[in-house]
Amino acid sequence: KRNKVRYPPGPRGIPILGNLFQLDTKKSFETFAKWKNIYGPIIYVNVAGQPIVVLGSRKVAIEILEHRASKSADRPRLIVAEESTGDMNVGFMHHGDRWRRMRHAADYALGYKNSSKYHATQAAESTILAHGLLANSDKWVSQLERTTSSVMLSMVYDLPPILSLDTPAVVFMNTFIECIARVGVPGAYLVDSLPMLENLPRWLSKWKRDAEQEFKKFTLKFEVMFTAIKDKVATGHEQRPSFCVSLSENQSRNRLSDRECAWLAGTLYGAGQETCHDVVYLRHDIASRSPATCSGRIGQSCGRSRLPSFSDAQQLPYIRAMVKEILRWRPSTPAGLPHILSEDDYYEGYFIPKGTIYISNIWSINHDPDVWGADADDFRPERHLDEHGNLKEPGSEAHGHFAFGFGHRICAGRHVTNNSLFINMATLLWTMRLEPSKDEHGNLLKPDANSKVMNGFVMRPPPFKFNTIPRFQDAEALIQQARDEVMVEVNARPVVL
Ligand code: HEM
Repeated sequence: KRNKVRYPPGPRGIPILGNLFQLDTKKSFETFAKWKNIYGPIIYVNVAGQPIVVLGSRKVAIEILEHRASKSADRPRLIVAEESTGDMNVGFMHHGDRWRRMRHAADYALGYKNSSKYHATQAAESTILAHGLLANSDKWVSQLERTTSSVMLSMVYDLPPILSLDTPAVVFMNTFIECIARVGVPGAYLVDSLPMLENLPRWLSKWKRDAEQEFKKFTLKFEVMFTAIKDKVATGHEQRPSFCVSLSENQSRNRLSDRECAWLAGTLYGAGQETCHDVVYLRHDIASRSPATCSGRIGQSCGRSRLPSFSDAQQLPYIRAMVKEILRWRPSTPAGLPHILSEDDYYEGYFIPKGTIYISNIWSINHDPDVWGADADDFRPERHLDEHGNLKEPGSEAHGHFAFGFGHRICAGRHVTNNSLFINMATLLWTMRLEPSKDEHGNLLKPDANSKVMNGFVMRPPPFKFNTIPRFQDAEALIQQARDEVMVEVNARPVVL
């Protein structure tokens, strides 16, 4: 008895299957948040023999995923996902040499300094978005989908803004995202739960034949897309900044093959497209509830004769605080991405066996009243500002939330995400007021801030209706003019894919 291993506390399970039936697979973060109130910030769960430890406070997540990153930075193996991507999806792959080389290349191209290279692309997209929403707020869902796809294609492949979701490049990339969403769900395939099935011959394993086909299809297209840019860089053709240009210029230094570069670019599109998309949904939810505060401040900074730009960022701490608060209040991946422990460990006297899956419950961490106070569940951008209205910003890495995850696997796109959200939000709020629609009795149809819809591991708010109203008399004409200027450039650059 004295030598009995002490695991972290957690709910009692049933023999063999453990806590399998107590987990809500769709909104696991809510179940984990409830359990945190009972068992504390570190919880042990057993799902049919697979140990899982849920990290529910900033302290434990940082101590385990950051201070002990060398042993907690691996990802659980998903066999079908591995086969479908040739083990080249940087977000899923083993924490080994290939991950290091790919991650280094991504960090360089998307780092704090280089993220400013995409400002022009992001500003052009925000103009098209604001113009579209002002003209037709009914179609906001598809407009936001178009924007997020377009900005990712421009950043990764230097494509001009995409005007329709039917553009072949978007349709193709979306098939990739669908594939990842299908194969990336733990337990979706029997072979992921029973790895011995991996050894069955190919003719008996449909999943294997399908995965091979997916891999071939995506590799072919990703390689064409990457080498088109690489060839231009090699022949000295003038290139606007893009992720693929950075990969081409630094390819030998990063020790990446053409195929690895091609897959890194493709998977980056996938990683960014889905998550960013969800935050822009939320932005409207919020903007519709606090328009006066935000728009007034933008008006003071930019006046009425020009659209906001990135150079206004220092004068717009409130908008930057809104970006932080959106990501804190409604993190788009509320249960993070799983890490796996690569050797036995002890934490505060608890034994954590090798092979344990770590889940950082970003939802609980971002809503922790011990950190954010009793109003942690409220949307309040002011919490990120000091008494002079300046952003509390101890360093570029301090986000004021944990929506981007932890340690070595922290989101590679965090800086470009912050920039995109800033310019989109500033441009929309400068141009228009967003107001909830009314029902047939004239009552306001306010969005339900507490309703959450899950799409795989990504959270989305349910769609809602709103109206857009120009914020001042000339706003409509000015955004039209700005959009026309962007379109001149768009029309001059053919979509080559
Ligand atoms: C609102 C937007 C976004 C959110 C909330 C978000 C959140 C996250 C989270 C929670 C992780 C997992 C971190 C961990 O394992 O602890 C992650 C990983 C990742 N994100 Fe993002 N992300 C966003 C946008 C983007 C964008 C725009 C890009 C690309 C430009 C991107 C690229 C990646 C990549 C490549 C990884 C995998 C990193 C690795 O495993 O080494 N993300 N993201």
